[in-house]
Amino acid sequence: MFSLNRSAFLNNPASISGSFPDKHRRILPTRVVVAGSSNRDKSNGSLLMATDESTATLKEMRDGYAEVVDPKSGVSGGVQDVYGEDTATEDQPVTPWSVSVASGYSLLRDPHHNKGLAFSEKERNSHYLRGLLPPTVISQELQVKKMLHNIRQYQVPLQKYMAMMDLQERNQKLFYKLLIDNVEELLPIVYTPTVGEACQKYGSIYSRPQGVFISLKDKGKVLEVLRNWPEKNIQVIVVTDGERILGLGDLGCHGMGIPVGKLSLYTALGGIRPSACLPVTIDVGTNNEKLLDDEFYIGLRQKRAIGQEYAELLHEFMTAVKQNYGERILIQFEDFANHNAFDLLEKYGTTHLVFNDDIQGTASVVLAGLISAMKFLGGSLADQRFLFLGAGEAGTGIAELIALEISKQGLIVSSRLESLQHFKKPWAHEHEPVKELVDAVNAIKPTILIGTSGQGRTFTKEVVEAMASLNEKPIIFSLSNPTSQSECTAEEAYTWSQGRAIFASGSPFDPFEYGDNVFVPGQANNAYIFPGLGLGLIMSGAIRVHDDMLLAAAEALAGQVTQENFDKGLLYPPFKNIRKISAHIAAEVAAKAYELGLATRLPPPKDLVKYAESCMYSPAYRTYR
Ligand SMILES: NC(=O)C1=CN([C@@H]2O[C@H](COP(=O)(O)OP(=O)(O)OC[C@H]3O[C@@H](n4cnc5c(N)ncnc54)[C@H](OP(=O)(O)O)[C@@H]3O)[C@@H](O)[C@H]2O)C=CC1
Ligand SMILES: CC(=O)C(=O)O
Ligand SMILES: [Mg+2]
Repeated sequence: MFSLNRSAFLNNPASISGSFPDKHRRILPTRVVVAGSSNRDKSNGSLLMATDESTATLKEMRDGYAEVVDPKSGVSGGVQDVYGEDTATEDQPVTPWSVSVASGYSLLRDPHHNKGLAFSEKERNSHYLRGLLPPTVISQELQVKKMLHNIRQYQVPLQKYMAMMDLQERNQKLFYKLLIDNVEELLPIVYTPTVGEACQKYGSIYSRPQGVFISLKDKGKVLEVLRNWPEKNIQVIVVTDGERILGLGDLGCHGMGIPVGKLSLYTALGGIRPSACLPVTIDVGTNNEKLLDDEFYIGLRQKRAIGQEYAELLHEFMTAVKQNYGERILIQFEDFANHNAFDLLEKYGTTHLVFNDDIQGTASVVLAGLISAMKFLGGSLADQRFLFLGAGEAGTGIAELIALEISKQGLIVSSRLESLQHFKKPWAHEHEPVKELVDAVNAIKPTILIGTSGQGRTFTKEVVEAMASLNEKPIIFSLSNPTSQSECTAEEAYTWSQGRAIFASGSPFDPFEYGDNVFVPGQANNAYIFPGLGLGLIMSGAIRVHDDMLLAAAEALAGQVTQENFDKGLLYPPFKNIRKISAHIAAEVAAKAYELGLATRLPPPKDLVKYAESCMYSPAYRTYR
């Protein structure tokens, strides 16, 4: 296998246009066309490559495979393997390109191409692997079985997490195959709740860079920092500043576990290529005294920068991202504290392709659950009464999207109006102040109770019983993460409502047996939405995120819920079908982008679901000839 040495290109892009030597004809396109300076930033080394037939254009040449792109529309036709027999040899530098061959020991150390014991006899011969591997050749399926067996041996979830991270850094395809094939078992490991503990201990378990850290020390050099990341063709960035990590508070630089986890899901659940995903943590300090005193803390040891200093670093980052990766780079804001989250979204929502997962992704997933609840229970959203515990990003984001759907108002007491943060004000209501949640439930008589407070066990027995006395089928969402912060457990919801609650939670709970029934609690987590939303945005070349896309994503998700799911107590389809679900979400989001004139990849593909599926990354090994 090979990678193109881009130094010549970087030095003098205009000079590079010519043919590869004959011996590479089978493995490389014959004509190299440097992307026009008008539509590509030369400095990141991006290039277009035309195939022999000139019917399609190979772009984003990287480590042995390339994306096939229709030259007229710019629409991607998926990733194509460009390995060939000739790559098996140690090539000499070729002018103007040089081809370096990853083989032998370095091939086994390269997580993108390593196949471990799955290298065939032929590959072992041609890639200098003889003696570096024991004689047995096994299939990827057997490797998955073995890894799963090993992971199941660990009793402690954090150990399972570390084993997964280790695998990701050793053999990327095996990591994704394992995760995709066993998503229900492993999601709680690479994602909530275990990722929360991993962030709390990130300094201790940190071994290798999984993303880019941008700290106050990098002010003025953010673009350079981004260029240090080895992958150039980034399509999605998940960025945090670590100030509100799940419901665990300010974890500073240790928040990196969150973008890493979210992007693993972009690939496993939404099919975005791993090399197109970039986790970023912006380190402006932390106000977490415990971390500042922790000898294993890996971030800046200072209080958080605020005001202009904060805004300037963020602005430099946002500008550099667009400069480096172009107009259509998707940026997902994740786990920022609410005093920055809403402002950042407002500031960059009109200039960048951005969304805030906690505000918008969560809103979309909850709306989907409510739409499916209405579908199976009867009634309309407009007839419901909603009570939220927690009027922050998730709570007000959900309220806003529901309101968009039904044009209804929220439930904050307006006597506090003066002192309220701006994002809470639209939801202020005329009402006597109430101290206890149970009193609010009895006074407001909600049909739907939504917990987004980040405070564990706040839906007490009294609260759930009050909901159950008011409603035949009380709908209760305990959205706060991780499990320790969930407003109530599945067991509590079902027991205290005598098996009548329709319950969903942000972090997973096991099925619960109550009386003659086994209830399977749904997981109301934005992980259902952002991978499909992101795929839809990317495949349509969207330039902005629009609220209608979030509504479309919610409808698409709700459309995947069956009567059979609901009969088990589920408001969401099982995660095991998530790639199919994501394809449907992506298709609806892309359709909306085309409808709104926000899509740039034209003309639109005829069958958007099929197209979404065809764009998805496959974790199956390639044959290296
Ligand atoms: N399931 C999912 O997909 C998602 C779950 N979440 C989870 O939701 C939780 C909240 O996240 P987010 O909204 O972003 O965080 P925010 O900090 O923006 O919001 C939390 C809100 O809860 C309020 N609050 C805290 N304690 C109480 C209490 N005892 N009674 C009433 N209100 C209270 C806070 O009030 P004040 O403003 O006064 O501090 C704040 O407004 C987290 O645990 C997070 O993990 C978030 C996103 C997605
Ligand atoms: C799920 C998620 O985004 C959160 O808890 O913050
Ligand atoms: Mg989040």
